Amino acid sequence: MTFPFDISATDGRARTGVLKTPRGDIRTPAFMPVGTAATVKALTVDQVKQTGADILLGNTYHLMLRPGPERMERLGGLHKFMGWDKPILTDSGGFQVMSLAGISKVKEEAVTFSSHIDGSKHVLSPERSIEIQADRIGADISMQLDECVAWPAEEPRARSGMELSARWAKRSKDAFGTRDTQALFGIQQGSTFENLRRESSDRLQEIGFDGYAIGGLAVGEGHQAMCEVLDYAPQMLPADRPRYLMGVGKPVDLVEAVWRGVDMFDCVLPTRAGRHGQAWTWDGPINLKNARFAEDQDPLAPEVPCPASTDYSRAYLHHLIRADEILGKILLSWHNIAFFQALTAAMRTAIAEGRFEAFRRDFHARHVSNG
Ligand SMILES: Nc1nc2c(CCNCC3CCCC3)c3[nH]c(NCCc4ccccc4)nc3cc2c(=O)[nH]1
Repeated sequence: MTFPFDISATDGRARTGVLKTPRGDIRTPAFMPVGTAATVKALTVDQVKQTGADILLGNTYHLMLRPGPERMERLGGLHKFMGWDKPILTDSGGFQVMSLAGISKVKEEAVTFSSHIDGSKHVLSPERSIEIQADRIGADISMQLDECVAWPAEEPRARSGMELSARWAKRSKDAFGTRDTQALFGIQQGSTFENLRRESSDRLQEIGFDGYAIGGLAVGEGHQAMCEVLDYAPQMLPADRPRYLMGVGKPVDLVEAVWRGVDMFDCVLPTRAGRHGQAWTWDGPINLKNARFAEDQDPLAPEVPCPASTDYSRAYLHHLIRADEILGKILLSWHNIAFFQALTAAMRTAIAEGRFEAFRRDFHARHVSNG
């Protein structure tokens, strides 16, 4: 289903709008917290809701291994299983296979791999991935199966990955068919080669998708090289459909990508780095393990409307992280997700008011120079 995407304002290449789905509206620019194993680690769905998140990510790779696709369906699907009734987007699993599974093989027909949990053998074809995402997990937005080529890549290798992904895009679309309450996004590949990104974009548009992701980035190329690709890649994709930059990123990555026309983001950083003491604030990242916070009675981030950001002292958070207390992981994960939501909300407002350039400049001055 092509969910309505109403862009309410633009400012330069930046856009703000609403992607309307049967399970709820997604305000863009949007940050999507990652719920890998049917949970946003250390948080309840109520805490996630309180941060303002409109949509979560699920993980086909993890869920197909445990609890398994057929059991997930028998349990009523992921929304019911985890008690999240808003939209869920699932990745297709191929990227996670390459980064997490045991022995894996990529062939034209499918990706085969052994589970990192118990070594069992599994097959992920474009068709099987769609079946798991849309029919077993019940994702509102599914992603095509693709091949994300490692960076740096020579052009021939980048081309072969892009062409395989384009063939899998067609198979994914054919397997998905037409559905009136679910959507399918294609994924642009092509590494750092503008001509390959153009070909990928053209092939995806010939097939036609409800939204378009920019894949193959945040794979080690660094912020500068990623921005150089984003100087042209988002604009190759249809302006009237959502553009989703996969796996990104740090706050400064989000600001620079929104400035270049990206609408949706996902990243494990807020929760993963939070569990290790890292917190993002408007004045830049800090790590609560640092001794300088041992007697700092100030709250973490008074401007962020989240109990974790306003109701506890940095000294207490320092203590919890140093003691490896579960509550420390909970509070910092909660704050970081809330900060990313506050950041995207501030960007939506700045774009709507035509002052995104000023927002971007102030953000760099206050957040980046300190970070
Ligand atoms: N299908 C597909 N997925 C990609 C992903 C996974 C996005 N998150 C999925 C969620 C669903 C389940 C888990 C995640 C990516 N993640 C990154 N970088 C993450 C970099 C990073 C790594 C660790 C910490 C922070 C950042 N680049 C990505 C490229 C692709 C891609 O081309 N194709």
